[in-house]
Amino acid sequence: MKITVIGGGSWATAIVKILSEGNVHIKWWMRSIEDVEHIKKHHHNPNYLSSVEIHPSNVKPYTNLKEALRGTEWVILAVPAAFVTDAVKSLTESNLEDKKIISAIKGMIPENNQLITDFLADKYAVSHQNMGIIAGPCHAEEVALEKQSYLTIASPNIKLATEFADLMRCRFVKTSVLSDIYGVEYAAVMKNIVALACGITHGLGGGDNFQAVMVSNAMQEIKRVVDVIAPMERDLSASAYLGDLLVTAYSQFSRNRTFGNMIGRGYSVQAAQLEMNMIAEGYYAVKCIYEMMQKHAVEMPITDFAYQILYKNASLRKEFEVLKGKLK
Ligand SMILES: NC(=O)C1=CN([C@@H]2O[C@H](COP(=O)(O)OP(=O)(O)OC[C@H]3O[C@@H](n4cnc5c(N)ncnc54)[C@H](OP(=O)(O)O)[C@@H]3O)[C@@H](O)[C@H]2O)C=CC1
Ligand SMILES: O=C(CO)COP(=O)(O)O
Repeated sequence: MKITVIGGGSWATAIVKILSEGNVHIKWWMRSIEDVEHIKKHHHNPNYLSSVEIHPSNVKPYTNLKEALRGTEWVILAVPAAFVTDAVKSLTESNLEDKKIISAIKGMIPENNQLITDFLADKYAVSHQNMGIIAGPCHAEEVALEKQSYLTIASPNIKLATEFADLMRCRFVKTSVLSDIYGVEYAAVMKNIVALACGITHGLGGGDNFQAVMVSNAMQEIKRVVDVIAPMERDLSASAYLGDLLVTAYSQFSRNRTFGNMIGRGYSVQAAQLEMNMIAEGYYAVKCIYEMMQKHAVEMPITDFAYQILYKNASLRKEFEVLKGKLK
């Protein structure tokens, strides 16, 4: 079994570690030739999760994406949404033909507010039946530590989801499947916005009492948004939805919460991005969801709060007061 992993960051590294537990051959694409050389020589990713050992017998790093895709059955996309178009720009439809494509990305393409699966369908004619997503509450850092984790593979094609769930199951990862690909993808985008907003309010002095109310209001906001853009019966208390919201809003490892916390403490967006050295998808997601939802009359106090602060340069204190007034 040959699998291509696209992306050299923390989540791609964690996915390579998980897959390496099984009997698979991984062709791992990243953009930096220096990083590829480092991995070949030292068997570790120099910049992300560098404690993880990369086994040369079943993982081969590449900088040529077409070569990395040659002869593989599965493709996993794991670069932040804002860089996906750039990462795959050398490809044509034929490079992805007959491949099963899994997005591990929890974000939307900022230029056109598009989900990754819709981008793949539009630009590369990939059928939704040949796609899935990796969801669930799971930080790359805990995968590196082999802490017990749970992933959900969502696809309208349950056979494909089940096959991929089998590949991702290992000593420290349990997997399950869902058919609700859109709901899970949008809920993952929304939970990043919420975690970022939780970080901002924490930075502004909000306590645990306030955050608990934020998170429960957030669940209702996520439901309102997802019900409008991807209506169907779903159990939002499943770990792919609620679990991911909780881990991102509360974990010390959350990039979105950390980024928001810096904003709440007075950092500019640019300073927070520089300090982080990792991508907080929620920053882009706030604008995507805010713009997308303009045509729908949906109450979104948490998204509005983050949008006003991040994109309208609004007063942190004033927006915090507005948010306090709106939460129940
Ligand atoms: N980290 C986590 O725990 C989890 C992350 N995710 C999702 O996974 C996705 C990837 O995030 P994550 O791995 O954390 O991100 P990181 O911030 O850890 O890494 C970002 C990666 O993107 C690369 N990159 C930047 N620009 C480009 C470009 N133009 N073309 C190709 N690659 C580029 C960087 O390369 P370079 O180093 O060369 O700059 C780096 O390898 C996100 O959607 C995230 O939400 C999902 C679940 C868990
Ligand atoms: O999706 C994640 C955990 O499930 C990662 O969230 P962060 O990007 O905020 O770290």
